[in-house]
Amino acid sequence: MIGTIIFVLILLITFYVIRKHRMSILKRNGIHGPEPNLIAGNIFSLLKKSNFERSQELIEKYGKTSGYYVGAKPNVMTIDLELIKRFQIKDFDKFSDRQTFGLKHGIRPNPRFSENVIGSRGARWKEHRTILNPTFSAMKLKMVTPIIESAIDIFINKVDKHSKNGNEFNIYEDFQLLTADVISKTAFGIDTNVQYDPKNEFFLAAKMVFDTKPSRFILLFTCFPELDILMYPFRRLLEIIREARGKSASAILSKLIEAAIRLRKDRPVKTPDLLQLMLDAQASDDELKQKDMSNLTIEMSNDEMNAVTEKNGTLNMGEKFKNSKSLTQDEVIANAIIFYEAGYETTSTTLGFIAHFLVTRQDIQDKVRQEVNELFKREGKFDYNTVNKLAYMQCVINESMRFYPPVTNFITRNTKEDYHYKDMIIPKDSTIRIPTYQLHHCEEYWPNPEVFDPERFRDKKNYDSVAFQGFGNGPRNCIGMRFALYEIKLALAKLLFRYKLVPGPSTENELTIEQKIITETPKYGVFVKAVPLLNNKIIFEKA
Ligand code: HEM
Repeated sequence: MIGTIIFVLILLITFYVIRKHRMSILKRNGIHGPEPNLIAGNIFSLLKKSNFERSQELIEKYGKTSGYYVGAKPNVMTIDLELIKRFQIKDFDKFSDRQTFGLKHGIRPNPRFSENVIGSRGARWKEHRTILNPTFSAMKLKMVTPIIESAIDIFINKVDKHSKNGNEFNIYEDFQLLTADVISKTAFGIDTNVQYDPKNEFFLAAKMVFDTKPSRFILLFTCFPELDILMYPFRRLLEIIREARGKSASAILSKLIEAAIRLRKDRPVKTPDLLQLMLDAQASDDELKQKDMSNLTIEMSNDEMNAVTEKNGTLNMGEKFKNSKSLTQDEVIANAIIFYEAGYETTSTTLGFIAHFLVTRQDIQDKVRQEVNELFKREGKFDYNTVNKLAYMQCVINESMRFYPPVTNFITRNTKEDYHYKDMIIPKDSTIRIPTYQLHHCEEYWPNPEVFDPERFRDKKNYDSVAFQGFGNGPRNCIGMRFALYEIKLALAKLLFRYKLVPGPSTENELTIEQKIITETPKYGVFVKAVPLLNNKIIFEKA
C-alpha cells in the first residue's frame, strides 16, 4: 500500500516538474503573457473571450509580441512587422507548416479529410500547392468566366426582384448564396441550385464549419498531446459518432464531391475546373526531385508573386511543376471540401462588408460606379481582363478588408526549430499567429485607422504591404486570392452598373460584428435597397 502511494507521489511530482518546465518555456525565452494553468494552459481564459477581445488584451498588456498556451502548446502572437516578414517570407522554410495541435489528424480526426493543402506539412504541402496553383492562374480564371457570370446573372435577377418590390433586403444573404453557387459550379462543375434553394444540404454544411465552436471536451485533448497515441482511438470514435449524426460538414460535403467524381467517370467530356485538374494530376517523382519548388517561392511576397503571375499568366512554380505528383482520391476529396468551405464564406463576407461601406458612404459608391461606367464605355464588357483595370475599386476592396478583415484568426505558422529574434527565442514546435484585426488597426502602420479611406491604398509607397494581411502573405498565402478578387470585382461591377444601393430602415451605420472562430461577419446582415439605374440597364442588356 505504502509502495503504491510512494509510486503515485513520484509520478505526480515528476508530472509537476516536467509540466512546470514546459509551461514556462515562453517566459524563459523572453516572451511574456498570462500565467498558464499547468493542465490546460490558457484554454479556459481564451474560451471566455472572443478572438478580438483576447488579442486586444494581450497587445495592451504585453506589447507587439506575446505568448500563451493552447493546452500544452506554446503560442506566440505578434504584430511586429519585422518578425512577420521573417516568418512569412524571408525564413519561410523554418515556418512552412500551419498551426498543429500535436494531435494525429488534427482536432477532427478523420484521416480521409486531414490531408489537404491547409493541413498538409513540409514536402507534401509543397506538392499540394504545386498541383493546385495552376488552377488559379489567369488563364484558368478566364476559362471559368462564363460559369461565374451565369451565377452572377442569377444574383442580379434576384436583386432585380428586390428592387421591383421596393423593399430593403439583406444583401449579405444573397452574396452567401452567390459565392456558394460560384464555388460549386467552378470547382466541381455541379449546379446545386443553391441561389434558389438556401436550404441546400451542402450549403448548410459549409455554413456549419464557420459557425461551430470546438467543444471544450475536444480542446482538452490538446492538453496532453503526448498521450495522443492512447487517446486517438477514442477521439476517432467520437468523430465517427459526429459523422453518423450528420454533424460533420466534411462528411456531408464529401458526398457532393464523390457524386461529382462519379459523374466525370461516366461523362468523358472534360471541364476546365479544379476537380478535373486534381483528377488529372499524374505522378512524376523525378520532376520534383530535380528541382525543389521552394527555391522558387521562398522570399516572394504577395506583390512579387502577383507580378510574376501577371507577367506569365500563371505562377512560375505552378507552371514549372504542375502535375509533378499525384493526389490520392481521398486527397482530391479533402482538397475539394476545403475549397468549398474556404471559397464561399470568406468571399461573401468580403462582399457584405464592401456593400456596407458603399451604402453608408454614397460618395465612395458614386466614385466606384463612375469608374465602372467609364470602363464599360471604353471596353464594352466586364471580364477578367477588363475588371482587373478597376484601380479605385481595388482600393475600396483593400480598405474594406483592412477595416473588417473577414479572416481574423487563421494566419498561423509552426516553428520547425528554435528561432532567435531580438532578445527572444521562439521555441521549436510552437505556433506563431497574426491577430489580423489588430494589425490592420495599428496606428503605427495605418494612420487614423478608424477612418475608412480607400485613398490610403492608391500608392504602394504609403504603406508597408506586410501590414495588410487580408489574404495572408508569402508562399503560404491564400491560394484563392485571385479567384476571390475576380469574383468580387465582377459581381460589384455588374451590380453597381445597374443599381444604386441606398440605405433602408434596417441599415446599420455602424455594423454589428459577430466574432467567429476564425472569421468575423456582419451579425445582423447588411440591409440595402436597390434603385435601378435605367440607362445603364438598357445599355447593358443590349451589349
Ligand atoms: C475574399 C476571400 C478570401 C479571403 C479573405 C481569404 C483569406 C485567407 C487567408 C487570410 C488565408 C491564410 C493565409 C496565410 O496564412 O498567409 C487563406 C488561406 C487559404 N485560402 Fe483563402 N481567402 C479567401 C478566398 C479563398 C478562396 C476563394 C479559396 C479557394 C477557392 C481559398 C482557399 C484558401 C486555401 C486553400 C488556403 C490555405 C493555403 C495553404 O495553406 O497553402 N480562399 N485565405
